[in-house]
Amino acid sequence: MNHPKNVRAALFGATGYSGLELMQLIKNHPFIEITHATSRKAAGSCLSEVFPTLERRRLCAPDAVDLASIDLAFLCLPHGGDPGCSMEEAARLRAAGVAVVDLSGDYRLKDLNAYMRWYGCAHRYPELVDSAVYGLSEWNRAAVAEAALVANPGCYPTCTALSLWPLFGDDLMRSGSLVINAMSGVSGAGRGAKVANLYVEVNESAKAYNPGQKHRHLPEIRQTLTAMAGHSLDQEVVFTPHLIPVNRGILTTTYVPLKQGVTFQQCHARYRDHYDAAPFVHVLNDGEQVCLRHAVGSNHVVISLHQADDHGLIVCAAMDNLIKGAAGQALQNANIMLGFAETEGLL
Ligand SMILES: NC(=O)C1=CN([C@@H]2O[C@H](COP(=O)(O)OP(=O)(O)OC[C@H]3O[C@@H](n4cnc5c(N)ncnc54)[C@H](OP(=O)(O)O)[C@@H]3O)[C@@H](O)[C@H]2O)C=CC1
Ligand SMILES: CC(=O)N[C@@H](CCC(=O)OP(=O)(O)O)C(=O)O
Repeated sequence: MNHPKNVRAALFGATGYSGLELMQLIKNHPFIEITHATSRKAAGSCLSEVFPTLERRRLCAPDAVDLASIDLAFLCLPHGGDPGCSMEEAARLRAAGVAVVDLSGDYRLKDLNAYMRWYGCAHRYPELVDSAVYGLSEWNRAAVAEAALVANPGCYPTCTALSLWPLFGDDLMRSGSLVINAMSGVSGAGRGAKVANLYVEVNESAKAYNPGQKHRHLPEIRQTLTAMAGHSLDQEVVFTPHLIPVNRGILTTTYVPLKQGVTFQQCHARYRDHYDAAPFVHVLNDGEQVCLRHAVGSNHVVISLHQADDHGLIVCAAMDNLIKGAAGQALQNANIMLGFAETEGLL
């Protein structure tokens, strides 16, 4: 999709964490203008009434967006089949010919039975799911450039998949378990606070949740790693997210079983080569350890590698869940769809 350099875009869900982040990023974008920003609850109010330091832009109801006047829509909405959620809104927008970047999980899983199992409802638009392009920008750039509907990846799957992708090229892994432990800041759960995400519950504490095989990002991680491998996975995936008392940021630590004779230096060189030209993925030097602070506030993923034992590697990766894990990658994908520099508005 190639456009003249003034793109009119609507942002659905402007009062949520990822919507707010995207509004801020696009303010610095030279060629994309947000002409409509939606909220159901705050329609008619100004954004500055919801977030006092923001502009006095008026929010509108989702059905008040003039679809004929926009080229692109960002959906920063909840997933699921309820009216106003991403599944329906994406279908309505595509029927009107509007290109869509959906930040929810509604168009990520190609297996509709898996969608039903993990998201708790039947998908009503199988043909749209079929045509949706999974927007892990670095990995799927060519397909994103041709897409009319991009399914922006989940935050944990983005960090996990980018931190493991280089290992698939050279057949470095042996069969066994990929053990992924992840930590997330509380903004990952969105603005609709559940009791478990209240300050008093989270502060000065940390906990694992949905451990092992129970988180809905597991099928998405498996789907992406399988596609990266080009065949069914030789490894089991064990995924345990943890909630930690920070506002934002994701840190994943993955144990990778290596084939006999594969050395740490070989893996490190492989990662360095693989991400040499990637503007948003960085591989630290041997001996350096990544931390959240390296990536939070940016669209970057920062990776450090560590020898686990004679048979395994530990891959650590840090990222901002609201930027590379949501709004930043959405803008990166929009740039690719529109033929702009991938980094526009993101550096
Ligand atoms: N937070 C994160 O780190 C990440 C989030 N995502 C995904 O991005 C999407 C948005 O997440 P996030 O910004 O955290 O969510 P929030 O809960 O912070 O915001 C959701 C937004 O959607 C609107 N909304 C809520 N419920 C409905 C509904 N039933 N119908 C229509 N609009 C609704 C809300 O405003 P109003 O109710 O006024 O309309 C609000 O603007 C979700 O699908 C999430 O899973 C993806 C990766 C990371
Ligand atoms: C800390 C926290 O609660 N994180 C969320 C991350 C979900 C997310 O934002 O991803 P989707 O886009 O796939 O919904 C969770 O574990 O459900």
